[in-house]
This record gives sequence, structure tokens and C-alpha cells, in this order.
Amino acid sequence: MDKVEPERKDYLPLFETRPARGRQQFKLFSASIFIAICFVLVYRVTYFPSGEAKAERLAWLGLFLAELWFSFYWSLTLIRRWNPVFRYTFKDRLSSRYDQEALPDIDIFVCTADPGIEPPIMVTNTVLSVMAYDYPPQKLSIYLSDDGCSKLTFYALLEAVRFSKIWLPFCRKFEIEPRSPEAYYRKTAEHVGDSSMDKDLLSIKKSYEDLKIRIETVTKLGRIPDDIRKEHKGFREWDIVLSQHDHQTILQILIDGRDANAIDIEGKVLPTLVYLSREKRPKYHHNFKAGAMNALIRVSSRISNAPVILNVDCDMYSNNPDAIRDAMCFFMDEEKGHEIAYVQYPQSFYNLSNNDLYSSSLRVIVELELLGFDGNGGPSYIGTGCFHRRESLCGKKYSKEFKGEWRRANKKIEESASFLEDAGKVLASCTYEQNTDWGNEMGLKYGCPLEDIITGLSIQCRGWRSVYFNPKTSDCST
Ligand SMILES: O=c1ccn([C@@H]2O[C@H](COP(=O)(O)OP(=O)(O)O[C@H]3O[C@H](CO)[C@@H](O)[C@H](O)[C@H]3O)[C@@H](O)[C@H]2O)c(=O)[nH]1
Ligand SMILES: [Mn+2]
Repeated sequence: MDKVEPERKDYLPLFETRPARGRQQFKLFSASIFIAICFVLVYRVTYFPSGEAKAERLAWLGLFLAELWFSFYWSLTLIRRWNPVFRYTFKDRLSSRYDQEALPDIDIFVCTADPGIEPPIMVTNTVLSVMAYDYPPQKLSIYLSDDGCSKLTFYALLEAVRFSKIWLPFCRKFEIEPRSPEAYYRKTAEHVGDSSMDKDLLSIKKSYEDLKIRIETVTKLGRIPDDIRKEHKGFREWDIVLSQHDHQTILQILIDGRDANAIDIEGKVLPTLVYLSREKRPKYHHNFKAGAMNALIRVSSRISNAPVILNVDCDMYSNNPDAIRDAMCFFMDEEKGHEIAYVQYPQSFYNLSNNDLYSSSLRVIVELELLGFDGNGGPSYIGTGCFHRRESLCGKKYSKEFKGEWRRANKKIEESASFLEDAGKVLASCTYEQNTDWGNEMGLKYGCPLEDIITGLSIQCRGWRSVYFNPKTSDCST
């Protein structure tokens, strides 16, 4: 179990772990249930019907077994909830200790698989929300993996490139939250005053609405009009796509962050943005999201090779612009950071019904169980919203001598964008993984619908720790 250590006087950590309040009451409460369970079990054994009918004895035995199972299940639940902890980060210490240049690069993977179920406008919003993180843009690379191989999604991404040039400065200037335009305008009341923010808000809202109409019209149409097709050479790739399940790799660097022209309207650098649709052939299994993520790990290693990777599903958006800096407080902590393989954030849903009848807000998991796991060696990896250390995700074992060297990890890649595209295509081909450890010891694991859980467990088995960080549950108790 994680010991909650007192702060040392000579060292100011970048994060702190505190036990949840009310743990003693919870333990007393659990002890009372334990005693009750013992009484029930003793009662079942003592009063076992002996001379009666067979059916009655069987029913008694059945009840006894059910109660035993319940007790076992209850004890597992109890272990999970025994030691919940909260994490607190100190972003001000991070900024005072590390200047912008010393912060590590981040690769962000957004996955989409079907333009029908996951509309391109939603994907656009997700991408914009992660492009707008409060983090040096030259250190950010965003990769969209499109398993649906859809030119509609590709078109939406081109629109995102254009809109990002006004959206990112707006987010920066007024520090708005959340940074998905759709979510932001849903949240913002219609009132308009005279302030400069209100004026910008209106004009950018208008641009966003135009963008939304354009993307939705093209999506409804189901094809790209000729005049738009001519605007970007990337559309030509679809001339040789046989179907969604049978096509070559399409890899396009839409914004090359190293390019002097890749700037927003205020002249500030834009983050790198890459579109990837990995090769698919009917003869080869694509391994769903795990396959997509592994292709992204390899392709990104060629293009930006950031030491930290974040994955966000396209049906989620980032609602917290500080998320990267918070995660860095864990990874870069000089005393404990090197033990941490991943930092999992909670997932929350915005389109729940008022009563949340089916408990989709996952309150017990988000506000209790994951905190409990965190106090017991680390939470599971639950998919979207998780920051990974690239090395541990790629199979590296933890060793005591390991010290994360962030400065060395920020090595610049010099090759041209078109060279990197060609090199990356090979890494996303169907045959690349044959006779390799990908999907087993390297990357996300294959063969299980819950690829994230088993991948997280295998990382922990290699000796690493993990962290659960929920910035919103600042001080709730069990
Ligand atoms: O062949 C595929 C299938 C899915 N996806 C993407 O994978 C993500 C997750 O798929 P989804 O169908 O939305 O699964 P959920 O059950 O909603 O996702 C939860 O469960 C998954 C499996 O445990 C985790 O990976 C997710 O992060 C977690 O949010 C989505 O962005 C998809 O676009 C692909 O990229 N390729
Ligand atoms: Mn989903």
C-alpha cells in the first residue's frame, strides 16, 4: 500500500498524496458488516436442517453458498475501498522549476472509427479541444487515427486546421473553458455585452456555426464536392481506396509545427496535426482500438517521438486546459515521478438524462473506487483520458536505477514532412507487426475487448506505478 509520507523540509514535491477523510468511520462501519456476516454464516452452519426433506436441505445449502459468494465479493469490494487517497498537484512549482523549453513534448492520439456513429463535427471539436491545451504549442503533436478511412473526417480535420487559427488565440486571450467550441457555446449564455470578449465571442461563434454547417452539409451529402477536393492534394489518396476495410495507409501531416508558416492569426506557432488511416486488408485482423493505438505509437515515434502520450476518444473532449501541466507534476516530480507509468483522469459524460437512471455518471467508480485503487499501488488504465510514459507503454520494465531524463527525450527530428510521411506509412502497414511483440509485450494488448485494463495490469506487473487524478473532487470523503 502507498504510504502517505510527510513532506520533507528541504524538498518541495510537485504533487502530494493525502488520505481521504472519514476512513476511520468507514473502517468501523465495515467491521460492523463483517461481524453481521459472521453471525449469518454461523447461523447457517449451526441450524443446518438434518432430518427434514431433501428439498429443504438443498435450499439451505444454496442460500449458504450464495452468502459465502456474497461475503467473498464484499471482501473484494472492501479491499478496493480500504485506503482511498487524493492527489494534489503544484503547477506553480512546476512552472518555477522548469521553463517552457525544459517541459517534455506530448503526443496526443484521438481515435475515430466510423463517420456515421462518430460524426466528423464531433471529431473536429475533440481535436480543437486538445489543440488548445495550455501548454507550449511547439511541444504538442496531435494525431487523429481514422479507422473509418473517411474523406469526410479528413475534410473535417482540414476545417479544424483553419478554425484553430482563430480559436486558439481566443482561448488563450480569455482563458475560456471548456475548449471544445461546441461545449463552450452550449455552456455560455446568450447574453452579449460591449466588452471585447463579447465581441470576439460573437464573431467566433459565427465562424464556428459556419464551419459546423459546412461540415454537416458535406457529411449529409456523403461525398466531397469537386471544388473542395481540388483544395488539398490529400483527397487524391482516396482514388485508390477500395473500401473502408481494404485500403493503403493514408498519412498526412496537416500542420507541421516546425514550419514557419504554421501560425495562428496572432503569429503564434500551431501544434503539429497529423491524419492517419492505417492500412487495412481483409486478410489481416485490425485489432480494433488497440491496433489503432499501436500504429499511432509507431508512426508518432517517427514524426515527433514525444516521451509522453495522451489518448482521447473522439466522443470525448478535454474540459480542462491544465490537464497536461497537472500530469507533468506527477511525471516530473524529482522524487517519485520516475516510478509512474501512467496518469489516469476520470471520464465524465455530458449527455446524461436528468435522473441518470442507469448511473452512467459512474460516480462510485470515479469518486471512490479509483481513489481506492490509487491508494493500493495504482488505478487501472481505463482508456480515454490517460497520459502514458511512452517507454513503459512500449514494454520497458521499471528498475530502481531508472530516472526519467526529460531534457534528453526532447530530441528534435530534422527530416522533411514528406519524408516522415513515407517513413510512417511503413510503420502503419498490416504486415509490420508480424512476428513482433506488438500487441503482447509492446503497446496495447490484443485479444481482449477491454484492452486498456489488461494493458494497465501488464504495465503494473512490469513494476511501474500509476496515478489517478481527479482535479474536480478536491476534498470529498468516502
Ligand atoms: O476498430 C476500432 C474501434 C474503435 N476505435 C475507437 O476506440 C474508441 C473507443 O471505442 P468505443 O466504441 O467508444 O468504446 P467505449 O466502450 O465507449 O470506450 C471505453 O472502453 C474502451 C475499451 O475498454 C476504452 O478503450 C475507451 O477509452 C473507453 O472510453 C473510439 O474513439 C473509437 O473510435 C478505433 O479506433 N478502432
Ligand atoms: Mn466511447
